[in-house]
Amino acid sequence: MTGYTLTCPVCNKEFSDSYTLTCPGGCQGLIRAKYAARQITLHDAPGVFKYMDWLPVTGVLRTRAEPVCFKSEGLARALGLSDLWIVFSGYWPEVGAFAVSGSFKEFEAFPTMQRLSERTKGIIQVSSAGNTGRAFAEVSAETCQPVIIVVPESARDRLFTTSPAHDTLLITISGDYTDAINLGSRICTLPGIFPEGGAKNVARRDGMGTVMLAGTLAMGTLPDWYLQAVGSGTGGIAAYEASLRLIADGRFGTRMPRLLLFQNEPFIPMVRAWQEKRREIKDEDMPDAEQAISQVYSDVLTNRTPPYGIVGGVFDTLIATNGLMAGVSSADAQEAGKLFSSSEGIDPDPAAAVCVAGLMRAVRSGVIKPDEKILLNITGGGYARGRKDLPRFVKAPDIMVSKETPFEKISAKVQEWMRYYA
Ligand SMILES: Cc1ncc(COP(=O)(O)O)c(C=O)c1O
Repeated sequence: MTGYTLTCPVCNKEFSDSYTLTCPGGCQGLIRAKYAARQITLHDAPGVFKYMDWLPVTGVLRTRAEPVCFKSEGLARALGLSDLWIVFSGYWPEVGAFAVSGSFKEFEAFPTMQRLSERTKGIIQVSSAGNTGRAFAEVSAETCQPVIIVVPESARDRLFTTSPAHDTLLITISGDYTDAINLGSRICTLPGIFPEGGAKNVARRDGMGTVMLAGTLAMGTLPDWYLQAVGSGTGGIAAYEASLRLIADGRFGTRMPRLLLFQNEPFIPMVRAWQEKRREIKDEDMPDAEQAISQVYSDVLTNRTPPYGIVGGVFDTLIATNGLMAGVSSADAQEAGKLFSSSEGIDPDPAAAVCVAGLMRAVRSGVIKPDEKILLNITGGGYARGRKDLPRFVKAPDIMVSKETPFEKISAKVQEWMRYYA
C-alpha cells in the first residue's frame, strides 16, 4: 500500500481520509479514492487484501475471501459463447472461493471494517436485507470488531456466521428493507456510531471493485461487457471505477467495458428511469412498491433509494460506459439459476440467477455477440455446499422492534450495549 487521498467529483478538491463519506465542502457527489500506485501490484496478503494497492487501507485482516475468476465451459457451451468468464463470489472450495457468508458483500465488509478501525474510533452500523448484514456479521465474528446490524424481521434467519457473532448487535424491525434503512439512520445519530455509508463509502466500492480486478487479471485484458444484477447499483459503479484505474495502469487495454445491469421485475426503478435517460427516479418508476417488492425472486435487489442520480452514481456510470439496463422476470431467473447450477456445478444466489437470465436474454436478442469477452459477476452462491461444510451459528436478535416502538427505548438499549466497548 503506497497511500491514497480522497477526491470530490464535483469540486475536484483532494483531502485526507478520516473515514470521510462526503466532500468536506458539502458537494453532493460520490467521493473517490485516488491511489498513489498507478499500476497495481498484487500483495502477498490475505484474500481480498492482495489488491490493497487499490483499497483504502494500510493494514489487513485475516480472511480467505476474494473473487475468483475462471473461463466458463458449461454455461458458455449452453449459451454458445466463446469468451465467457465468470467471477464467482461465494463459497466453492474447488475453485478457491472462500467467501463463507456466500456473497460479494464480504469483499466490501472486510476493507470497510479495516478502514473504520484505521481512520476513526467508533462502531459501524449496517442496514441490510440480509446478505450485507451477514457479511458484516461474519467479519465481526472473525475479527471481534463490534457492529450494529438492522434487518427486516423477515431476514433474521439470514444472519448466520461461521463462528459466534458475539460482537454483533442485531436489531430486527417488523417492516421491509426501507424501514431497516430508516431505523439505521436514526441509530447513527447516537454518539460513537458511524454509518457504513453504502455507495458513499470508498472502502465498499473499492472492495467490490476487486471483482473487476480479479476478472481483468485472469483474462489479461479488460472485458467487452460487465454483467451484474443490481439493487443499489454500487457494484456497477465499483466496476467502472476499477476499470478507470485498470485503463490508467496501461497494461490491460484502453477500452472501457460496457456495463449491462439487471433488476428483478416487477421492481425495476433504475431500469425505468434509464430507459427514459432520466437522472431522477420518480415515484411512478416504482408503482405499488411494497406489492412489487413482495413479488421478486431476489429481494436483495429491492433498494428504493439507490445512488442513481448522484454525481458519480449509476446514471453517470451508465453514460460513461455506454451501458444498458434491463428487467428480468422471476420465472426466467429461476430457470436461469437451474441452468447455472447444472452447467457450472454450483448453486447461484437468486440475485446471481437474475444476472444469468439477463445474460441469456442479451445473447438471444443479439445485444451481446457470441464471441465477445464477457465478465459475468456471480455475486453470490455456494450456499448448499456451505451448509454441508461450514459451522453455522444463527444470530438471535438482541433487540426486536416495530415501526411504532419509540426511538428512546431503542436508543437506550443500544447505548447500554455500547458501554461494553467504551
Ligand atoms: C448477492 C447479491 N448480488 C447483487 C446485489 C446487488 O448489489 P449492488 O446493487 O449493491 O451492487 C446484492 C445486494 O445486496 C447481493 O446481495
